[in-house]
Amino acid sequence: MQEEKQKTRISKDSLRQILKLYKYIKPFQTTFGIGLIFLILSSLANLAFPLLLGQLIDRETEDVFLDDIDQYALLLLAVLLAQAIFSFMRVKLFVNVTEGALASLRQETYRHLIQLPITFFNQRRVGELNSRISSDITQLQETMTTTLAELIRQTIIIVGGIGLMAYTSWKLTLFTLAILPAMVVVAVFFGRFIRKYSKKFQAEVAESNTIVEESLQGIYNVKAFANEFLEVARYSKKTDSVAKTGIKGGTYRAAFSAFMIVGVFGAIVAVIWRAATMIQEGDLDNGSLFSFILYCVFIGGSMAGFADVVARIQKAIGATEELMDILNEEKEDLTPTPNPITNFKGNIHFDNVTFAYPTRAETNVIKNLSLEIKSGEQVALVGPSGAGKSTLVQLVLRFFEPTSGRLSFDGKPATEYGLSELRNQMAVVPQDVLLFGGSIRENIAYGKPDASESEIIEAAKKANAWVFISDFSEGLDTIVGERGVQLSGGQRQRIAIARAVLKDPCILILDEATSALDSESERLVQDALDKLMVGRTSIVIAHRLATVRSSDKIVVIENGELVESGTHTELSSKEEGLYKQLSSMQFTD
Ligand SMILES: Nc1ncnc2c1ncn2[C@@H]1O[C@H](COP(=O)(O)OP(=O)(O)OP(=O)(O)O)[C@@H](O)[C@H]1O
Repeated sequence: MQEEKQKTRISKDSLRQILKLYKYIKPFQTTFGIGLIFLILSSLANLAFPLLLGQLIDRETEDVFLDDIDQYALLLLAVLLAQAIFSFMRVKLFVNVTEGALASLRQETYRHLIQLPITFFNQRRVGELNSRISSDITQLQETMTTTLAELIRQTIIIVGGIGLMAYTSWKLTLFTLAILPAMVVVAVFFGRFIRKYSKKFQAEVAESNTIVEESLQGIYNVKAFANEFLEVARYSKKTDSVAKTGIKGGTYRAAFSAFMIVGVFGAIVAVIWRAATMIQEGDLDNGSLFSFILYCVFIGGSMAGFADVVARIQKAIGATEELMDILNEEKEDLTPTPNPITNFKGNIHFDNVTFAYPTRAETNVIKNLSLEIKSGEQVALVGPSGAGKSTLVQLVLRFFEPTSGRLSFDGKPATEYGLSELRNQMAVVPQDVLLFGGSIRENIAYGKPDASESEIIEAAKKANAWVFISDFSEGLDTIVGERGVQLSGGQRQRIAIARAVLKDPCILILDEATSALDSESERLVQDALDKLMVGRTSIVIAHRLATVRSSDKIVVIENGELVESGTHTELSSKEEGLYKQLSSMQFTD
């Protein structure tokens, strides 16, 4: 049902989508225009051949404009040469336009993608998005450099060819055209089928790429669970299905080509039969027939190729639609506000906040929660797994907006601040630190891209990271490996702390690592964190209650609700309290 609906609406929509691509070609429209002229010229030169050859043969009988065989040969050679030059120029100019246009399309897609809200990324897989930027754009590249030119060239040859055929003999042309429409109907019918398969094929290829990407990204998990062969089986199943779809689509394309061949050659046989009759009756001469047959071959060839061109363009439309899906997604509003934040204190106030993730709108994950975190206060969030601690932090970062209730900073509603400006006042030290593939220096400077060498070293020292960095022979220039694999968990954590030190935020969000570090490493990390928290509003998602005893306030969350809050001493004295229960469980473990 869904599919049918998409199909009927697709032509209008897809045209509109393709037109949106014009925006990227616009800056190069002069080059594109000149390229088009060369394309038209080379196609016209192509069409001149049959005409000249026909005249060469009929030189004796017809009134032709040259009377010497050698002159005709020279003229044909000149046309050939001109065609070669036109083709060269056309390809060169089209490639220039395409590369320029695609670079800006790539940039805009990425720029848009990275500004989309977290909700979007919760719903899409990274592999799929990656494939949008790589394979869909490559698809467009082929279309814009060759397919589009082919389409125009073949259209000129078909239309111009028919015109010249009519000039040679309109009677024979009418006869030929009588056979054509039947072929066109079948061609359109087939074209639809091919399109369906190419879209399905593309989607399946993207899914199979996702398997490779996800399993390689999570290679530790794959190996630790000894699931190599499970992944192989998963990938094989998907690629087998890709092959099946490809083969099915290929069969349709093959059938299409076969049909076109029978159609075209059948038509030529019929035309020759008709022409022979006309020659017998004195209605046609040999040279004209020669030109006519050549036009038929040209047009037939173009028509046969036309199906393939149309199929390729349909593929490109599929790719464009997928890309436009991303470009049509609404971005986060990252434009700076007219009143930049000054003198931010870092007071946070949740006022009766209720929240459900957009992907699971029916389940409230935070329920009527009110919480006041004062500037400079250290607050620990504790509670059972799935209680909503990370969700609260994501609300503070404004990755999501409350469904109802209000979040405010320094007494002003969160929505009145610019998103980037607000987030610039915060730093996060996550549980699972993800480093970028570059050097330690780049990774620390991520907190402040314009930081000087001495600021970076200072931050590393404060984060207790300088101890191990200075031990590496390359120092700050040590490459951390993709996603930081060449560093230990504790080292990665300290680099993340150095990043936060450099950013010097007002609000600090710490997601305590659950993975146990060895005690020396843990001491260094904890010590760095303790220093970092001084003088800032800090929210710690605490998994080990031992680390939060000294917090100004411990907030206990259960099932999305705030059930208790107070200092360690206060909460420990509540015999029936959840905190008391949780801590007795941890300490008897
Ligand atoms: N992106 C999401 N979309 C939909 N539901 C989510 C999403 N993230 C978390 N949830 C759900 O929200 C609830 C709260 O999750 P949250 O991650 O905030 O808990 P938590 O207290 O931080 O747990 P943990 O201590 O295990 O990290 C859970 O039931 C979880 O399944």
